Amino acid sequence: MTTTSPWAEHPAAPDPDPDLQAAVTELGAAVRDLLETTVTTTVPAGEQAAVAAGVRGLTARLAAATRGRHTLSALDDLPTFRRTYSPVTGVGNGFAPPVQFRREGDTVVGETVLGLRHEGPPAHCHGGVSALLMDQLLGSAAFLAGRWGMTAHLVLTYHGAVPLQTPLVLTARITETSGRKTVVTGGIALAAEPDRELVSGEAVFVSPRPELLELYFGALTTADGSPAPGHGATDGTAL
Ligand SMILES: CCCCC/C=C\C/C=C\C/C=C\C/C=C\CCCC(=O)SCCNC(=O)CCNC(=O)[C@H](O)C(C)(C)COP(=O)(O)OP(=O)(O)OC[C@H]1O[C@@H](n2cnc3c(N)ncnc32)[C@H](O)[C@@H]1OP(=O)(O)O
Repeated sequence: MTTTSPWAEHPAAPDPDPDLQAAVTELGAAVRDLLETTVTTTVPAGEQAAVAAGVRGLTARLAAATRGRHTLSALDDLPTFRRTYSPVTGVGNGFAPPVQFRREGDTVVGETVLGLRHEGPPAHCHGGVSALLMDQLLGSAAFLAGRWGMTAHLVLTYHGAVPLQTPLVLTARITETSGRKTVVTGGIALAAEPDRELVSGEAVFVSPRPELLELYFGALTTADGSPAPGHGATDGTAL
């Protein structure tokens, strides 16, 4: 597997400001608890209305300074896959479980527990949330193997309903690489029964040709306004 990198020409990003990292992680955790509790609370209407007013006040404080969609957060670093606000892995995103993926040999593994904010059928995970997890899982397997791409194709089979509030294990491995294309398979299972996949799937990740990279990410900057690393990517590989 090649080690050519779209990001090889760029110096490693400095370590994130530890105070900012800690505060964002704590805010993400607090909002995660808030989101989960908003969908489970049974307090009376008046109390919910009062809390809503308080939350709007807090939102106004955060809105005093925000970034646009073409600016990475100060905590993010594309070459090292640090994505603070990912809806799957982001510690700063209250919707995210969050799940962290790691390499174990030729497999990528993550564990998580989903909440009622991820509910589809009562007491079970929404099928679209399973797809979200699978996309990130399979994409992470490609990335952690030194290949980067956007999801071109994703096929899932739902063998069994995924229960909420129950430890889950997610695993994936690469089955094929060619040119800019990476094929990955994987699944979601109960941690207690890791060999019985409740969801299985396969995805094709394609590293976009230069014209598409420019179209999608040409305006992207780091938090300090510098062009984001990766603009020279041409060959579909990373790291
Ligand atoms: C500053 C720049 C860097 C910015 C980087 C940004 C972030 C990076 C950080 C982390 C990301 C890493 C991992 C993330 C993990 C998971 C997150 C989930 C990922 C997503 O959430 S992502 C959003 C959803 N995703 C899209 O929004 C894509 C829309 N789509 C397109 O933008 C194009 O469609 C594209 C780019 C996919 C391909 O376009 P293209 O023109 O570059 O490719 P082209 O046609 O030349 O094909 C080349 C070879 O791929 C084969 N191929 C193509 N399509 C195929 C298909 N569908 N099935 C099977 N094979 C396919 C061909 O057959 C040929 O194969 P062969 O060479 O063998 O002939």
